[in-house]
Amino acid sequence: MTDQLTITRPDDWHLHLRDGAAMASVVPHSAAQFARALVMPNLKPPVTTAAQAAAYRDRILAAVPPGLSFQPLMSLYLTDMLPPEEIARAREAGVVAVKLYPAGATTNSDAGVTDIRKTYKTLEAMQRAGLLLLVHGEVVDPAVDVFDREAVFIDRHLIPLRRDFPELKIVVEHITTREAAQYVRDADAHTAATITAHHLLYNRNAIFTGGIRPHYYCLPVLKRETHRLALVEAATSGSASFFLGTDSAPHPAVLKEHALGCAGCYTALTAMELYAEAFDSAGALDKLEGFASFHGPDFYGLPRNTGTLTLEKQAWLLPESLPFGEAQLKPLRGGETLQWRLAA
Ligand SMILES: NC(=O)N[C@@H](CC(=O)O)C(=O)O
Ligand SMILES: [Zn+2]
Ligand SMILES: [Zn+2]
Repeated sequence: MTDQLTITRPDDWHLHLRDGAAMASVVPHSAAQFARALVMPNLKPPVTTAAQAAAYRDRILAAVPPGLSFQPLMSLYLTDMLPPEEIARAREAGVVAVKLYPAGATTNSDAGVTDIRKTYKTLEAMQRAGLLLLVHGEVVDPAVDVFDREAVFIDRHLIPLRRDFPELKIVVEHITTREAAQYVRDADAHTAATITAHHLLYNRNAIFTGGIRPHYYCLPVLKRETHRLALVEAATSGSASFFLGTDSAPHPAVLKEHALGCAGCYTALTAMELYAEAFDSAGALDKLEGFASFHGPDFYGLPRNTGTLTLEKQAWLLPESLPFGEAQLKPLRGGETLQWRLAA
């Protein structure tokens, strides 16, 4: 039995850090786990200019504890009105990607895209400049069942987008279905997907076990077991099209334990422990390094990290609650035992 695993230092290709005091509470967690993270732009108001992205990066860097190296990679928030000229400025400022949220699909997506055709000039500029398009792939059509929104997005929007921009690199973020895993597996080398730890570990029963459990509620929502198994197969397949993105999405506990609870699971504190558990359960610990440390930078055209991270198989109790600015944050699995732990 493997009880220790050393891999090249990993990166998180999908992370929410928020801002202000809340951000300062969570940045150290990611910096302890990952060398780099692709930071999502869904602040209030969203990060829509190169200058805002650069200023946000500086605020994140100021929250990195001394002695840790952590590089935030920045993204812009796509709106119907993001001017194509901003793409060149974004590239100059070191922004690597632009995020497409269908308006109304998820947390802080009100300013998102109402009709993808309105963004075509900007997508053309991105294709020319080599910026990646990151997609929250769910339709917002209220007639579509919440569990089908990802699969329908692929047919209605992703397939046409892929056809119209063959050279644009697209990451389908936080995939949750067999349909998405198959689509990405069969797509060409310009298409990839991130997979979260919670979608590898849980199916939708987790939201309803013994009562409603808001800390398991995220978007896209957890799906049935067949989909979880398809995601595990994709993540552990060794395919370079799948890589690590936690979608760690902190919200104050009071706003999740609420009549209108926020979507998002907080996993950054124990991200690699959770992924190790998922890969271990699948008997695929040997595939974790490619997924966590190689496929992401290779797809983004960035160098792989140097340095290593070591995980040990050792049971420990995760605290139930953490400080989050002035509020409290309940990490996924808080108050429960984890099987893996980062080596000191
Ligand atoms: N995943 C989530 O449930 N929530 C994310 C937004 C997102 O990634 O869709 C958030 O910002 O809270
Ligand atoms: Zn999303
Ligand atoms: Zn997200």
